[in-house]
Amino acid sequence: MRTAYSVETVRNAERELMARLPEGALMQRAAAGLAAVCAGLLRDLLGRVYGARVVLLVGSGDNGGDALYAGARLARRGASVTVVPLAPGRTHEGGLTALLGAGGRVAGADDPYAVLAAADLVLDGITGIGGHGGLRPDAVPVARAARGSGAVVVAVDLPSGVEADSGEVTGEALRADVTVTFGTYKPGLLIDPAREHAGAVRLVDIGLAPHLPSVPGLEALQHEDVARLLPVPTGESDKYRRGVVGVVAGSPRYPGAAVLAVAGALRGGAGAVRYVGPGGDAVIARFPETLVHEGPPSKAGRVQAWAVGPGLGDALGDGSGPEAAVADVLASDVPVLVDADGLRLLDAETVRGRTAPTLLTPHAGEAAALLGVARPEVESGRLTAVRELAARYGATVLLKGSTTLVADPDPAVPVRVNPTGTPWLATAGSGDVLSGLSGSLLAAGLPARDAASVAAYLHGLSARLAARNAPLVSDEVAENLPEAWRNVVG
Ligand SMILES: NC(=O)C1=CN([C@@H]2O[C@H](COP(=O)(O)OP(=O)(O)OC[C@H]3O[C@@H](n4cnc5c(N)ncnc54)[C@H](O)[C@@H]3O)[C@@H](O)[C@H]2O)[C@@H](O)CC1
Ligand SMILES: Nc1ncnc2c1ncn2[C@@H]1O[C@H](COP(=O)(O)OP(=O)(O)O)[C@@H](O)[C@H]1O
Ligand SMILES: [K+]
Repeated sequence: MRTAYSVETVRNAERELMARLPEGALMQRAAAGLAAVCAGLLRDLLGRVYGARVVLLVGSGDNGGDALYAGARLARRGASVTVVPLAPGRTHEGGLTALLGAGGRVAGADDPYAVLAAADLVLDGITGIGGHGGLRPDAVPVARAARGSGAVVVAVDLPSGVEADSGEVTGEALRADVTVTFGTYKPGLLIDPAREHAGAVRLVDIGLAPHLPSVPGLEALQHEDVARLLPVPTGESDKYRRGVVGVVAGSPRYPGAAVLAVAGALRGGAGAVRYVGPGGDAVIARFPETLVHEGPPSKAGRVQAWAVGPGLGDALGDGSGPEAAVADVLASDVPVLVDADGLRLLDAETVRGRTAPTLLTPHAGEAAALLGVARPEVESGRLTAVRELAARYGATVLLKGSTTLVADPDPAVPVRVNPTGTPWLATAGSGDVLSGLSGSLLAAGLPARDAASVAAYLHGLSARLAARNAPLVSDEVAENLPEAWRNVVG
Protein backbone atom coordinates (compact mmCIF):
# COMPACT_ATOMS: atom_id res chain seq x y z
CA MET A 1 0.00 0.00 0.00
CA ARG A 2 1.28 3.46 -0.84
CA THR A 3 0.20 6.01 1.76
CA ALA A 4 0.09 9.80 1.99
CA TYR A 5 -0.25 12.04 5.03
CA SER A 6 -1.49 15.59 5.46
CA VAL A 7 0.88 18.49 6.12
CA GLU A 8 -0.29 18.76 9.72
CA THR A 9 0.47 15.09 10.35
CA VAL A 10 3.86 15.38 8.64
CA ARG A 11 4.76 18.41 10.72
CA ASN A 12 3.78 16.64 13.96
CA ALA A 13 5.85 13.60 13.03
CA GLU A 14 8.81 15.78 12.03
CA ARG A 15 8.62 17.60 15.35
CA GLU A 16 8.70 14.32 17.25
CA LEU A 17 11.60 13.02 15.20
CA MET A 18 13.57 16.27 15.35
CA ALA A 19 13.36 16.28 19.15
CA ARG A 20 15.43 13.08 19.13
CA LEU A 21 18.05 14.25 16.66
CA PRO A 22 20.85 16.81 16.74
CA GLU A 23 19.84 20.19 15.32
CA GLY A 24 19.70 20.22 11.52
CA ALA A 25 20.12 16.44 11.19
CA LEU A 26 16.75 15.94 9.53
CA MET A 27 17.41 18.54 6.89
CA GLN A 28 20.79 16.91 6.21
CA ARG A 29 19.06 13.57 5.67
CA ALA A 30 16.67 15.20 3.23
CA ALA A 31 19.49 17.03 1.44
CA ALA A 32 21.62 13.88 1.21
CA GLY A 33 18.75 11.94 -0.39
CA LEU A 34 17.98 14.81 -2.73
CA ALA A 35 21.62 15.20 -3.80
CA ALA A 36 21.88 11.45 -4.44
CA VAL A 37 18.86 11.51 -6.76
CA CYS A 38 20.23 14.59 -8.58
CA ALA A 39 23.66 12.98 -8.96
CA GLY A 40 22.00 9.91 -10.47
CA LEU A 41 20.04 12.06 -12.93
CA LEU A 42 23.18 13.95 -13.94
CA ARG A 43 25.10 10.73 -14.46
CA ASP A 44 22.25 9.46 -16.70
CA LEU A 45 22.25 12.75 -18.58
CA LEU A 46 25.95 13.66 -18.84
CA GLY A 47 27.78 10.61 -17.54
CA ARG A 48 29.18 12.69 -14.65
CA VAL A 49 28.40 15.16 -11.85
CA TYR A 50 31.70 17.04 -12.21
CA GLY A 51 31.22 20.17 -14.32
CA ALA A 52 27.42 19.83 -14.47
CA ARG A 53 25.57 23.16 -14.39
CA VAL A 54 23.03 23.15 -11.57
CA VAL A 55 20.67 26.02 -10.74
CA LEU A 56 18.81 26.28 -7.43
CA LEU A 57 15.54 28.23 -7.26
CA VAL A 58 15.34 29.10 -3.59
CA GLY A 59 12.41 30.57 -1.64
CA SER A 60 12.26 31.82 1.93
CA GLY A 61 11.66 28.60 3.84
CA ASP A 62 13.21 25.27 4.72
CA ASN A 63 12.34 23.93 1.26
CA GLY A 64 15.00 26.33 0.00
CA GLY A 65 17.29 25.08 2.78
CA ASP A 66 17.02 21.53 1.44
CA ALA A 67 17.90 22.75 -2.05
CA LEU A 68 20.91 24.73 -0.77
CA TYR A 69 22.38 21.88 1.27
CA ALA A 70 21.84 19.46 -1.63
CA GLY A 71 23.46 22.04 -3.91
CA ALA A 72 26.45 22.20 -1.54
CA ARG A 73 26.84 18.42 -1.78
CA LEU A 74 26.75 18.59 -5.58
CA ALA A 75 29.22 21.49 -5.59
CA ARG A 76 31.63 19.42 -3.47
CA ARG A 77 31.47 16.80 -6.21
CA GLY A 78 32.52 19.36 -8.77
CA ALA A 79 29.18 20.64 -10.07
CA SER A 80 28.92 24.33 -10.91
CA VAL A 81 26.03 25.46 -8.71
CA THR A 82 24.26 28.81 -8.93
CA VAL A 83 21.50 30.06 -6.65
CA VAL A 84 18.60 32.15 -7.89
CA PRO A 85 17.12 33.60 -4.68
CA LEU A 86 13.41 34.35 -5.00
CA ALA A 87 13.17 35.99 -1.60
CA PRO A 88 16.54 37.80 -1.37
CA GLY A 89 17.43 38.62 2.23
CA ARG A 90 15.27 35.75 3.51
CA THR A 91 17.27 32.85 2.09
CA HIS A 92 18.01 29.94 4.48
CA GLU A 93 21.18 31.15 6.17
CA GLY A 94 22.85 27.87 7.05
CA GLY A 95 22.13 26.46 3.61
CA LEU A 96 23.49 29.51 1.82
CA THR A 97 26.67 29.51 3.93
CA ALA A 98 27.17 25.80 3.17
CA LEU A 99 26.68 26.35 -0.54
CA LEU A 100 29.05 29.34 -0.75
CA GLY A 101 31.59 27.38 1.33
CA ALA A 102 31.41 24.53 -1.18
CA GLY A 103 32.15 26.89 -4.08
CA GLY A 104 28.61 27.74 -5.20
CA ARG A 105 27.62 31.26 -6.21
CA VAL A 106 24.60 33.55 -6.21
CA ALA A 107 23.24 34.74 -9.56
CA GLY A 108 23.21 38.48 -10.13
CA ALA A 109 19.81 40.18 -10.16
CA ASP A 110 19.60 40.27 -13.96
CA ASP A 111 21.31 36.93 -14.42
CA PRO A 112 18.68 34.25 -13.68
CA TYR A 113 17.51 33.75 -17.24
CA ALA A 114 21.02 33.36 -18.61
CA VAL A 115 22.01 30.78 -15.97
CA LEU A 116 18.72 28.94 -16.41
CA ALA A 117 19.18 28.79 -20.18
CA ALA A 118 22.54 27.07 -19.68
CA ALA A 119 21.47 24.71 -16.87
CA ASP A 120 21.64 20.90 -16.98
CA LEU A 121 19.53 20.51 -13.84
CA VAL A 122 17.26 22.90 -11.96
CA LEU A 123 16.28 22.30 -8.35
CA ASP A 124 12.96 23.82 -7.34
CA GLY A 125 13.22 24.85 -3.69
CA ILE A 126 10.74 27.73 -3.84
CA THR A 127 8.08 26.23 -1.57
CA GLY A 128 7.29 22.83 -0.12
CA ILE A 129 4.66 21.92 2.47
CA GLY A 130 4.61 25.54 3.67
CA GLY A 131 3.48 26.94 0.31
CA HIS A 132 -0.04 28.12 -0.41
CA GLY A 133 -1.84 29.80 -3.24
CA GLY A 134 0.25 29.16 -6.36
CA LEU A 135 3.54 30.74 -7.32
CA ARG A 136 3.95 34.42 -6.50
CA PRO A 137 4.06 36.65 -9.61
CA ASP A 138 7.84 37.16 -9.53
CA ALA A 139 8.43 33.38 -9.41
CA VAL A 140 6.21 32.67 -12.43
CA PRO A 141 8.62 33.77 -15.22
CA VAL A 142 11.52 32.03 -13.46
CA ALA A 143 9.56 28.75 -13.18
CA ARG A 144 8.58 29.04 -16.84
CA ALA A 145 12.20 29.69 -17.84
CA ALA A 146 13.26 26.60 -15.89
CA ARG A 147 10.68 24.52 -17.74
CA GLY A 148 11.67 25.97 -21.10
CA SER A 149 15.42 25.60 -20.55
CA GLY A 150 15.68 21.95 -21.53
CA ALA A 151 17.24 21.19 -18.13
CA VAL A 152 15.91 18.37 -15.95
CA VAL A 153 13.66 20.03 -13.38
CA VAL A 154 13.65 18.42 -9.93
CA ALA A 155 11.10 19.59 -7.37
CA VAL A 156 12.14 19.51 -3.73
CA ASP A 157 9.43 17.76 -1.67
CA LEU A 158 6.60 19.15 -3.88
CA PRO A 159 6.41 21.13 -7.11
CA SER A 160 6.17 24.72 -5.90
CA GLY A 161 2.73 26.25 -6.24
CA VAL A 162 0.62 23.13 -5.67
CA GLU A 163 -1.49 22.53 -2.56
CA ALA A 164 0.09 19.66 -0.64
CA ASP A 165 -3.07 18.52 1.13
CA SER A 166 -5.58 18.52 -1.69
CA GLY A 167 -3.79 18.37 -5.03
CA GLU A 168 -5.37 21.69 -6.01
CA VAL A 169 -3.48 24.17 -8.14
CA THR A 170 -5.04 27.56 -7.56
CA GLY A 171 -2.57 29.66 -9.53
CA GLU A 172 0.48 28.80 -11.57
CA ALA A 173 2.70 25.96 -10.38
CA LEU A 174 6.09 24.65 -11.44
CA ARG A 175 6.15 21.58 -13.68
CA ALA A 176 8.83 19.10 -12.63
CA ASP A 177 10.27 16.05 -14.34
CA VAL A 178 11.03 14.45 -11.00
CA THR A 179 9.87 15.25 -7.47
CA VAL A 180 11.98 14.08 -4.54
CA THR A 181 9.70 13.96 -1.53
CA PHE A 182 10.73 13.39 2.07
CA GLY A 183 9.46 10.94 4.69
CA THR A 184 6.08 10.22 3.09
CA TYR A 185 3.96 11.06 0.05
CA LYS A 186 1.74 14.10 0.45
CA PRO A 187 -1.83 13.84 -0.95
CA GLY A 188 -1.08 16.42 -3.65
CA LEU A 189 1.56 14.14 -5.17
CA LEU A 190 -1.11 11.53 -5.92
CA ILE A 191 -4.08 13.68 -7.00
CA ASP A 192 -4.53 15.74 -10.16
CA PRO A 193 -4.09 18.49 -11.09
CA ALA A 194 -1.04 18.69 -8.76
CA ARG A 195 0.06 15.16 -9.60
CA GLU A 196 0.66 16.09 -13.23
CA HIS A 197 3.07 18.79 -12.07
CA ALA A 198 5.16 16.35 -10.03
CA GLY A 199 6.51 14.09 -12.79
CA ALA A 200 8.08 10.90 -11.45
CA VAL A 201 7.97 10.89 -7.65
CA ARG A 202 10.90 9.53 -5.61
CA LEU A 203 10.46 9.02 -1.88
CA VAL A 204 13.48 9.60 0.36
CA ASP A 205 13.46 7.90 3.75
CA ILE A 206 14.33 10.36 6.53
CA GLY A 207 13.22 8.08 9.38
CA LEU A 208 9.72 9.58 9.66
CA ALA A 209 7.71 6.36 9.35
CA PRO A 210 7.72 5.34 13.05
CA HIS A 211 6.31 8.75 13.94
CA LEU A 212 3.40 8.67 11.50
CA PRO A 213 -0.01 7.41 12.63
CA SER A 214 -1.10 3.97 11.44
CA VAL A 215 -4.10 5.39 9.55
CA PRO A 216 -2.98 7.57 6.63
CA GLY A 217 -4.92 10.43 5.03
CA LEU A 218 -4.87 8.77 1.65
CA GLU A 219 -3.89 5.35 0.36
CA ALA A 220 -3.22 3.79 -3.04
CA LEU A 221 -3.54 0.05 -3.56
CA GLN A 222 -0.61 -1.76 -5.18
CA HIS A 223 -0.58 -5.10 -7.01
CA GLU A 224 -0.16 -7.16 -3.83
CA ASP A 225 -3.05 -5.38 -2.07
CA VAL A 226 -5.36 -5.97 -5.02
CA ALA A 227 -4.27 -9.61 -5.30
CA ARG A 228 -5.26 -10.13 -1.65
CA LEU A 229 -8.71 -8.66 -2.23
CA LEU A 230 -9.67 -10.43 -5.45
CA PRO A 231 -12.36 -13.10 -5.04
CA VAL A 232 -11.13 -16.62 -5.79
CA PRO A 233 -13.51 -19.58 -6.22
CA THR A 234 -12.86 -22.65 -4.07
CA GLY A 235 -13.88 -26.31 -4.27
CA GLU A 236 -17.14 -25.46 -2.50
CA SER A 237 -18.04 -22.67 -4.93
CA ASP A 238 -20.99 -22.81 -7.26
CA LYS A 239 -22.28 -19.98 -9.43
CA TYR A 240 -24.73 -18.77 -6.76
CA ARG A 241 -22.22 -18.90 -3.92
CA ARG A 242 -19.79 -16.87 -6.02
CA GLY A 243 -22.47 -14.18 -6.20
CA VAL A 244 -25.00 -13.10 -8.79
CA VAL A 245 -24.84 -9.51 -9.98
CA GLY A 246 -27.87 -7.75 -11.41
CA VAL A 247 -27.20 -5.18 -14.14
CA VAL A 248 -29.89 -2.60 -14.91
CA ALA A 249 -28.62 -0.64 -17.89
CA GLY A 250 -29.32 0.39 -21.46
CA SER A 251 -32.40 1.70 -23.23
CA PRO A 252 -33.72 1.69 -26.79
CA ARG A 253 -31.60 4.82 -27.28
CA TYR A 254 -28.45 3.42 -25.63
CA PRO A 255 -28.44 -0.36 -26.11
CA GLY A 256 -24.63 -0.46 -26.12
CA ALA A 257 -24.45 0.56 -22.46
CA ALA A 258 -26.18 -2.70 -21.53
CA VAL A 259 -23.64 -4.77 -23.47
CA LEU A 260 -20.63 -2.92 -22.03
CA ALA A 261 -21.89 -3.06 -18.44
CA VAL A 262 -22.55 -6.80 -18.78
CA ALA A 263 -19.11 -7.25 -20.38
CA GLY A 264 -17.54 -5.68 -17.28
CA ALA A 265 -19.78 -7.67 -14.91
CA LEU A 266 -18.91 -11.01 -16.51
CA ARG A 267 -15.23 -10.39 -15.83
CA GLY A 268 -15.55 -9.21 -12.23
CA GLY A 269 -15.65 -12.50 -10.38
CA ALA A 270 -19.40 -12.96 -9.79
CA GLY A 271 -20.76 -16.42 -10.66
CA ALA A 272 -23.60 -15.16 -12.86
CA VAL A 273 -24.92 -11.94 -14.37
CA ARG A 274 -28.62 -11.09 -14.52
CA TYR A 275 -29.44 -8.37 -17.00
CA VAL A 276 -32.65 -6.39 -16.53
CA GLY A 277 -33.86 -3.96 -19.20
CA PRO A 278 -34.82 -3.54 -22.82
CA GLY A 279 -31.40 -4.52 -24.21
CA GLY A 280 -31.74 -8.27 -23.55
CA ASP A 281 -31.45 -9.29 -27.22
CA ALA A 282 -28.26 -7.33 -27.80
CA VAL A 283 -26.82 -8.69 -24.54
CA ILE A 284 -27.67 -12.31 -25.35
CA ALA A 285 -26.34 -11.98 -28.89
CA ARG A 286 -22.96 -11.03 -27.46
CA PHE A 287 -22.99 -12.91 -24.12
CA PRO A 288 -25.29 -15.95 -24.23
CA GLU A 289 -24.37 -16.84 -20.64
CA THR A 290 -26.34 -13.82 -19.31
CA LEU A 291 -29.71 -14.35 -17.57
CA VAL A 292 -32.08 -11.72 -19.01
CA HIS A 293 -35.30 -10.24 -17.69
CA GLU A 294 -37.60 -7.44 -18.87
CA GLY A 295 -39.82 -6.69 -15.88
CA PRO A 296 -38.96 -4.72 -12.74
CA PRO A 297 -35.60 -5.65 -11.13
CA SER A 298 -37.29 -6.87 -7.93
CA LYS A 299 -39.02 -9.58 -9.98
CA ALA A 300 -35.87 -10.72 -11.77
CA GLY A 301 -34.73 -13.22 -9.13
CA ARG A 302 -32.27 -13.04 -6.28
CA VAL A 303 -28.97 -11.17 -6.71
CA GLN A 304 -26.18 -10.37 -4.25
CA ALA A 305 -25.66 -6.86 -5.66
CA TRP A 306 -27.11 -4.48 -8.26
CA ALA A 307 -25.40 -2.13 -10.69
CA VAL A 308 -27.91 0.36 -12.06
CA GLY A 309 -27.69 3.36 -14.33
CA PRO A 310 -25.54 3.19 -17.49
CA GLY A 311 -27.52 4.30 -20.55
CA LEU A 312 -30.93 4.26 -18.83
CA GLY A 313 -31.89 7.51 -20.53
CA ASP A 314 -34.17 10.19 -19.14
CA ALA A 315 -37.01 9.85 -16.67
CA LEU A 316 -40.43 9.41 -18.27
CA GLY A 317 -41.89 11.74 -15.66
CA ASP A 318 -44.73 9.41 -14.73
CA GLY A 319 -42.89 7.31 -12.15
CA SER A 320 -42.47 4.38 -14.55
CA GLY A 321 -39.48 3.55 -16.74
CA PRO A 322 -35.91 4.14 -15.63
CA GLU A 323 -36.78 6.10 -12.48
CA ALA A 324 -38.97 3.21 -11.31
CA ALA A 325 -36.13 0.77 -11.96
CA VAL A 326 -33.70 2.87 -9.93
CA ALA A 327 -36.18 3.18 -7.05
CA ASP A 328 -36.90 -0.56 -7.19
CA VAL A 329 -33.20 -1.42 -6.94
CA LEU A 330 -32.58 1.08 -4.15
CA ALA A 331 -35.43 -0.53 -2.18
CA SER A 332 -33.54 -3.85 -2.14
CA ASP A 333 -31.53 -5.05 0.83
CA VAL A 334 -28.34 -5.86 -1.10
CA PRO A 335 -25.39 -3.60 -2.06
CA VAL A 336 -26.29 -1.26 -4.92
CA LEU A 337 -24.03 0.64 -7.31
CA VAL A 338 -25.57 3.69 -9.00
CA ASP A 339 -23.87 5.19 -12.06
CA ALA A 340 -24.51 7.58 -14.93
CA ASP A 341 -28.24 8.25 -15.62
CA GLY A 342 -29.07 6.45 -12.38
CA LEU A 343 -27.37 9.28 -10.51
CA ARG A 344 -29.85 11.79 -11.97
CA LEU A 345 -32.80 9.56 -11.20
CA LEU A 346 -32.00 8.59 -7.61
CA ASP A 347 -33.82 9.95 -4.60
CA ALA A 348 -31.23 11.29 -2.14
CA GLU A 349 -33.35 10.53 0.95
CA THR A 350 -33.75 6.92 -0.16
CA VAL A 351 -29.99 6.55 -0.60
CA ARG A 352 -29.31 8.03 2.83
CA GLY A 353 -31.91 5.74 4.39
CA ARG A 354 -30.49 2.49 2.98
CA THR A 355 -29.02 -0.02 5.39
CA ALA A 356 -27.17 -2.10 2.77
CA PRO A 357 -24.11 -0.42 1.20
CA THR A 358 -24.56 2.04 -1.67
CA LEU A 359 -21.78 2.89 -4.11
CA LEU A 360 -22.14 5.99 -6.30
CA THR A 361 -19.76 6.28 -9.29
CA PRO A 362 -20.05 9.78 -10.79
CA HIS A 363 -17.67 11.54 -13.16
CA ALA A 364 -16.91 15.17 -12.40
CA GLY A 365 -20.03 16.49 -14.18
CA GLU A 366 -22.34 14.08 -12.36
CA ALA A 367 -20.61 14.79 -9.04
CA ALA A 368 -21.08 18.52 -9.63
CA ALA A 369 -24.81 18.00 -10.24
CA LEU A 370 -25.14 15.87 -7.08
CA LEU A 371 -23.35 18.55 -5.05
CA GLY A 372 -25.04 21.52 -6.73
CA VAL A 373 -21.72 23.13 -7.74
CA ALA A 374 -20.00 23.85 -11.08
CA ARG A 375 -17.98 21.06 -12.73
CA PRO A 376 -14.61 22.93 -12.60
CA GLU A 377 -14.98 23.11 -8.82
CA VAL A 378 -15.06 19.31 -8.66
CA GLU A 379 -12.19 18.94 -11.13
CA SER A 380 -9.91 21.30 -9.26
CA GLY A 381 -10.86 19.99 -5.81
CA ARG A 382 -11.43 16.27 -6.25
CA LEU A 383 -10.59 15.24 -2.71
CA THR A 384 -12.96 17.74 -1.13
CA ALA A 385 -15.70 16.81 -3.59
CA VAL A 386 -15.50 13.05 -3.07
CA ARG A 387 -15.44 13.40 0.72
CA GLU A 388 -18.37 15.79 0.66
CA LEU A 389 -20.43 13.50 -1.57
CA ALA A 390 -19.78 10.45 0.61
CA ALA A 391 -20.77 12.38 3.72
CA ARG A 392 -23.89 13.93 2.17
CA TYR A 393 -25.25 10.71 0.69
CA GLY A 394 -24.04 8.33 3.41
CA ALA A 395 -22.59 6.25 0.57
CA THR A 396 -19.25 5.06 -0.74
CA VAL A 397 -18.33 7.30 -3.67
CA LEU A 398 -16.00 6.57 -6.59
CA LEU A 399 -15.21 9.82 -8.38
CA LYS A 400 -13.98 9.09 -11.91
CA GLY A 401 -11.58 11.16 -13.99
CA SER A 402 -7.87 11.77 -14.47
CA THR A 403 -7.43 10.72 -10.83
CA THR A 404 -10.05 8.28 -9.57
CA LEU A 405 -10.80 8.60 -5.86
CA VAL A 406 -12.88 6.38 -3.58
CA ALA A 407 -14.30 7.78 -0.33
CA ASP A 408 -16.05 5.94 2.45
CA PRO A 409 -19.05 7.52 4.20
CA ASP A 410 -17.03 7.33 7.45
CA PRO A 411 -14.64 10.34 7.24
CA ALA A 412 -12.09 8.57 9.46
CA VAL A 413 -11.50 5.94 6.77
CA PRO A 414 -8.72 6.93 4.33
CA VAL A 415 -9.72 7.95 0.82
CA ARG A 416 -8.25 5.62 -1.81
CA VAL A 417 -6.56 7.00 -4.90
CA ASN A 418 -6.27 4.79 -7.94
CA PRO A 419 -2.72 4.54 -9.27
CA THR A 420 -3.53 2.80 -12.59
CA GLY A 421 -5.28 4.17 -15.68
CA THR A 422 -4.44 6.18 -18.75
CA PRO A 423 -5.97 9.25 -20.37
CA TRP A 424 -6.96 6.91 -23.25
CA LEU A 425 -9.72 5.75 -20.90
CA ALA A 426 -11.51 9.01 -21.61
CA THR A 427 -13.57 7.25 -24.27
CA ALA A 428 -17.31 6.65 -24.53
CA GLY A 429 -18.56 3.62 -22.65
CA SER A 430 -15.51 2.89 -20.50
CA GLY A 431 -17.49 3.96 -17.45
CA ASP A 432 -20.17 1.37 -18.29
CA VAL A 433 -17.53 -1.36 -18.14
CA LEU A 434 -16.40 -0.04 -14.75
CA SER A 435 -19.98 -0.13 -13.41
CA GLY A 436 -20.45 -3.77 -14.34
CA LEU A 437 -17.05 -4.71 -12.99
CA SER A 438 -17.57 -2.93 -9.65
CA GLY A 439 -21.05 -4.42 -9.31
CA SER A 440 -19.66 -7.89 -9.91
CA LEU A 441 -17.03 -7.44 -7.17
CA LEU A 442 -19.77 -6.22 -4.82
CA ALA A 443 -21.79 -9.35 -5.61
CA ALA A 444 -18.72 -11.49 -4.96
CA GLY A 445 -18.75 -10.12 -1.42
CA LEU A 446 -16.20 -7.30 -1.38
CA PRO A 447 -17.08 -4.32 0.85
CA ALA A 448 -18.06 -1.28 -1.23
CA ARG A 449 -14.76 0.58 -0.77
CA ASP A 450 -12.73 -2.47 -1.77
CA ALA A 451 -15.02 -3.33 -4.67
CA ALA A 452 -14.72 0.21 -6.02
CA SER A 453 -10.97 0.56 -5.60
CA VAL A 454 -10.18 -2.94 -6.92
CA ALA A 455 -12.45 -2.31 -9.92
CA ALA A 456 -10.79 1.03 -10.67
CA TYR A 457 -7.37 -0.62 -10.39
CA LEU A 458 -8.17 -3.50 -12.77
CA HIS A 459 -10.04 -1.19 -15.16
CA GLY A 460 -7.08 1.23 -15.34
CA LEU A 461 -4.57 -1.58 -15.71
CA SER A 462 -6.62 -3.27 -18.41
CA ALA A 463 -6.83 0.02 -20.29
CA ARG A 464 -3.06 0.49 -20.09
CA LEU A 465 -2.43 -3.04 -21.34
CA ALA A 466 -4.94 -2.60 -24.14
CA ALA A 467 -4.05 0.94 -25.21
CA ARG A 468 -0.26 0.74 -25.37
CA ASN A 469 -0.16 4.40 -26.40
CA ALA A 470 -2.88 4.22 -29.04
CA PRO A 471 -6.62 4.94 -29.01
CA LEU A 472 -8.72 2.50 -27.10
CA VAL A 473 -12.35 1.41 -27.41
CA SER A 474 -14.31 0.45 -24.32
CA ASP A 475 -14.91 -3.08 -25.50
CA GLU A 476 -11.14 -3.64 -25.37
CA VAL A 477 -11.04 -2.50 -21.75
CA ALA A 478 -13.51 -5.26 -20.92
CA GLU A 479 -11.70 -7.80 -23.13
CA ASN A 480 -8.39 -7.16 -21.37
CA LEU A 481 -9.71 -7.47 -17.82
CA PRO A 482 -8.66 -11.14 -17.48
CA GLU A 483 -5.13 -10.11 -18.57
CA ALA A 484 -5.11 -7.37 -15.94
CA TRP A 485 -6.36 -9.86 -13.33
CA ARG A 486 -3.55 -12.31 -14.23
CA ASN A 487 -1.02 -9.49 -14.19
CA VAL A 488 -2.10 -8.63 -10.61
CA VAL A 489 -2.11 -12.16 -9.21
CA GLY A 490 1.24 -12.83 -10.93
N1 LIG B 1 10.98 20.58 9.27
C1 LIG B 1 12.07 19.91 8.92
O1 LIG B 1 12.99 19.63 9.66
C2 LIG B 1 12.21 19.45 7.59
C3 LIG B 1 11.68 20.22 6.57
N2 LIG B 1 11.91 19.88 5.34
C4 LIG B 1 11.67 20.84 4.26
O2 LIG B 1 11.03 21.98 4.73
C5 LIG B 1 9.89 22.25 3.94
C6 LIG B 1 8.91 23.03 4.73
O3 LIG B 1 9.57 24.23 5.08
P1 LIG B 1 8.81 25.52 5.58
O4 LIG B 1 7.85 25.17 6.64
O5 LIG B 1 9.85 26.51 5.91
O6 LIG B 1 7.95 25.96 4.35
P2 LIG B 1 8.35 26.16 2.81
O7 LIG B 1 9.80 26.30 2.61
O8 LIG B 1 7.63 25.13 2.07
O9 LIG B 1 7.64 27.53 2.45
C7 LIG B 1 7.37 28.50 3.44
C8 LIG B 1 7.88 29.84 3.00
O10 LIG B 1 7.42 30.15 1.72
C9 LIG B 1 6.64 31.33 1.73
N3 LIG B 1 5.51 31.10 0.83
C10 LIG B 1 4.33 30.52 1.09
N4 LIG B 1 3.58 30.43 -0.02
C11 LIG B 1 4.33 30.97 -1.01
C12 LIG B 1 4.11 31.16 -2.38
N5 LIG B 1 2.96 30.81 -2.95
N6 LIG B 1 5.10 31.72 -3.11
C13 LIG B 1 6.26 32.09 -2.54
N7 LIG B 1 6.51 31.95 -1.23
C14 LIG B 1 5.56 31.40 -0.47
C15 LIG B 1 6.24 31.57 3.15
O11 LIG B 1 6.11 32.92 3.38
C16 LIG B 1 7.37 30.92 3.91
O12 LIG B 1 8.41 31.83 4.12
C17 LIG B 1 9.43 20.91 3.47
O13 LIG B 1 8.62 20.98 2.32
C18 LIG B 1 10.76 20.23 3.20
O14 LIG B 1 11.26 20.61 1.94
C19 LIG B 1 12.86 18.82 5.06
O15 LIG B 1 14.13 19.40 5.14
C20 LIG B 1 12.76 17.71 6.03
C21 LIG B 1 12.99 18.21 7.38
N1 LIG C 1 -8.11 12.14 -18.33
C1 LIG C 1 -8.33 10.91 -17.88
N2 LIG C 1 -7.28 10.15 -17.46
C2 LIG C 1 -7.50 8.89 -17.00
N3 LIG C 1 -8.73 8.31 -16.92
C3 LIG C 1 -9.79 9.01 -17.32
C4 LIG C 1 -9.66 10.35 -17.81
N4 LIG C 1 -10.89 10.79 -18.11
C5 LIG C 1 -11.75 9.78 -17.85
N5 LIG C 1 -11.09 8.70 -17.35
C6 LIG C 1 -11.68 7.42 -16.94
O1 LIG C 1 -12.49 6.92 -18.00
C7 LIG C 1 -13.71 6.38 -17.53
C8 LIG C 1 -14.84 7.20 -18.14
O2 LIG C 1 -16.05 6.97 -17.51
P1 LIG C 1 -17.32 7.87 -17.78
O3 LIG C 1 -16.97 9.31 -17.60
O4 LIG C 1 -18.43 7.33 -16.97
O5 LIG C 1 -17.57 7.65 -19.33
P2 LIG C 1 -18.79 6.94 -20.09
O6 LIG C 1 -20.03 7.50 -19.49
O7 LIG C 1 -18.63 7.32 -21.53
O8 LIG C 1 -18.66 5.48 -19.88
C9 LIG C 1 -13.60 6.43 -16.01
O9 LIG C 1 -13.09 5.22 -15.53
C10 LIG C 1 -12.61 7.57 -15.77
O10 LIG C 1 -11.93 7.45 -14.54
K1 LIG D 1 9.51 22.77 -4.16
